[in-house]
Amino acid sequence: MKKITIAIDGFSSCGKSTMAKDLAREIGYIYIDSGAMYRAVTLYSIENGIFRGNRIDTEKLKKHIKDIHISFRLNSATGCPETYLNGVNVENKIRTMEVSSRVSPIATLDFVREAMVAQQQEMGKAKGIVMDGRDIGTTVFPDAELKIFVTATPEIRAQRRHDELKAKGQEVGFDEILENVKQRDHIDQNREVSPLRKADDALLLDNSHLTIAQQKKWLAEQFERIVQNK
Ligand SMILES: Nc1ncnc2c1ncn2[C@@H]1O[C@H](COP(=O)(O)OP(=O)(O)O)[C@@H](O)[C@H]1O
Ligand SMILES: Nc1ccn([C@@H]2O[C@H](COP(=O)(O)OP(=O)(O)O)[C@@H](O)[C@H]2O)c(=O)n1
Repeated sequence: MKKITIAIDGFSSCGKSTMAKDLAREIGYIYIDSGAMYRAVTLYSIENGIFRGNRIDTEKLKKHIKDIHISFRLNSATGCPETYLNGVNVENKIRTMEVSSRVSPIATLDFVREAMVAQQQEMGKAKGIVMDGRDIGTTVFPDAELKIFVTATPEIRAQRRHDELKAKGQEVGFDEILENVKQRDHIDQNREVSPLRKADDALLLDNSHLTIAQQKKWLAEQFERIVQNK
C-alpha cells in the first residue's frame, strides 16, 4: 500500500504526541515529535549560555545552530522514540518546566525554524511518517494527505500535563502549568513565522471529553478512510 504523510498539529499538551505515536506504531510509520526538536534547541541554549536572564543572545545562537544535531532513537525497552542532542539522550531533560517556559520564544526565531523545518522535511521525504507539532500541516508538509488539528480546553490540557509530570516525580503546581500552557499558546499563535493555526484542509478534533482509546480509534478511522480512497 502506498504510504502517506500525516500531520498532527494543535495546542500545547492536548494529546497530539500520544495519538501520533500510537498510530505510527500501529501502521508501521516513522513518528517524529517536532516539539522535541525545539525543546532540544532550547536545552542547548540553556546549557551554552545563550540565555541572559530571559533575553536570548540570538547572534550567538545563530552561530551555534549548525552545531546542534538532533536525532531520535528507539528505546528498545519501552518501544518509544527518545530525543538525542549531539549524541546525548536528553529525553527527560527537555520535558522539564524550565525548558517548557523558555521554548516558545526560541521557536519564534526564523533561523531556528528554518533549520528545524529543513531537517523535518528531510525526515519525511519518503512519506510513511506521522509528525506532530504546530506548523506541520501549514509549513512542513503542506501536501500531507491527512491533517489533524487537535484542541482541548486549557484547564483540561494543564491537568493532563500536571498528571504526567506528577507520575514522573516532578511536583509542579497546576497554576504554574496552566499559565505556561496559556503563555505558549499565545506566543505560538502570534509569532510572525509559521504561527500555530489550523490548515484549511485539516480535520478539527476537540478531545476535551474523549478518552485516549476514543481518540485513538477516531484517528485510526481517519487514516483508513484516506488510504481506502487513494
Ligand atoms: N484524551 C486524553 N485524555 C486524558 N489524557 C490524555 C488524553 N490524551 C493525552 N492524554 C495525556 O495528556 C498528556 C499530554 O499528552 P501529549 O500527547 O504529550 O500532548 P501533546 O503532544 O499535545 O503536548 C499525556 O500525559 C497523555 O497521556
Ligand atoms: N512544529 C513545532 C513544534 C513545537 N513548536 C514549539 O515548541 C514548543 C514545545 O512543543 P511541544 O509539542 O513539545 O509542546 P507540548 O505541547 O508537548 O507541551 C511549542 O510550545 C512551540 O513553541 C513549534 O514552534 N513548532
